[in-house]
Amino acid sequence: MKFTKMQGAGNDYVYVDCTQNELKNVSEVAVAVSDRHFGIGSDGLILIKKSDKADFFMEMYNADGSQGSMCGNGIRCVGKYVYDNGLTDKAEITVETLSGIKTLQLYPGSDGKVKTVRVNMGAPILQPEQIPADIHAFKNAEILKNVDRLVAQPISVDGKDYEVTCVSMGNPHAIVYLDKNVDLKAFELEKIGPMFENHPAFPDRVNTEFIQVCDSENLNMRVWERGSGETFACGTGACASLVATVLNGLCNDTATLHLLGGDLKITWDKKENTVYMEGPAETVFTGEWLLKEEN
Ligand SMILES: N[C@H](CCC[C@H](N)C(=O)O)C(=O)O
Repeated sequence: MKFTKMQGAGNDYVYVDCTQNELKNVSEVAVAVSDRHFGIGSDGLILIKKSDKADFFMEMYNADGSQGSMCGNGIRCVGKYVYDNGLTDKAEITVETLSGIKTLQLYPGSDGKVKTVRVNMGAPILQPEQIPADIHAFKNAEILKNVDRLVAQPISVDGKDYEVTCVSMGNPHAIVYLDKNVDLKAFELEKIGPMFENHPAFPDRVNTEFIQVCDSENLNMRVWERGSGETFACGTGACASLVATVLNGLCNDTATLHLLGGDLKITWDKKENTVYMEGPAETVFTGEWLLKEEN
């Protein structure tokens, strides 16, 4: 199996071109390649496939083999992959995902290879019926007049009360705010992250973003991803966090999210009700993975 290891803001996946060949036992392969000691080392596996509705189809798997429906950093790398490898010569492409078709604007550098990608991530999902059933308390009635819903509810994690704002970008995110005086780098994400991920309030598990508001245009973020643990960045998480923070009245419609692996610029165009994400996409290396013989 020929593969390309790519990363976007440090969120790294193994990419396989499946436009001509089919890959079997994909979940098992995802677990094996993702292992940072016995495998290639990644946050998961992404297959690039043909689509009859869009230019390409993206299929993503977390490091534990579970399938995700959307991946923001991944879709930028898919854009770079198909352009750099000559699968398209268009600078604007559409990519079908399990949560709809996204449009990507590819920006090549002077070497003709894609450097950054801007993605129309679609509308954030705020309706309660589309998020976990038992998180149904709403706050800030003023905001509710202008947008569909803001969902926030205190939940108790590890004996402490937190308030989460839930936004879906085609996959579920719980956004938690931390005080400015918390040392985000020293924050015990490995301990607290799995408790959010597996909290009974989220029967399908959840991606959790821990946000510190620096000012109205800058947010710091660490993320614990469902199925992959801590990652250096999460594109859908950055979009969900921007939307949540706008709804909570704490930042502008455009802000830069500072993540462990780099920055993502996110805009919520409220007129269109569309979220745009812009950020880097890089190739790390290519190689061949020896698939286990099937018995
Ligand atoms: N890292 C990805 C999101 C993966 C989400 C996945 N962990 C899930 O199960 O929803 C991103 O850049 O958007």
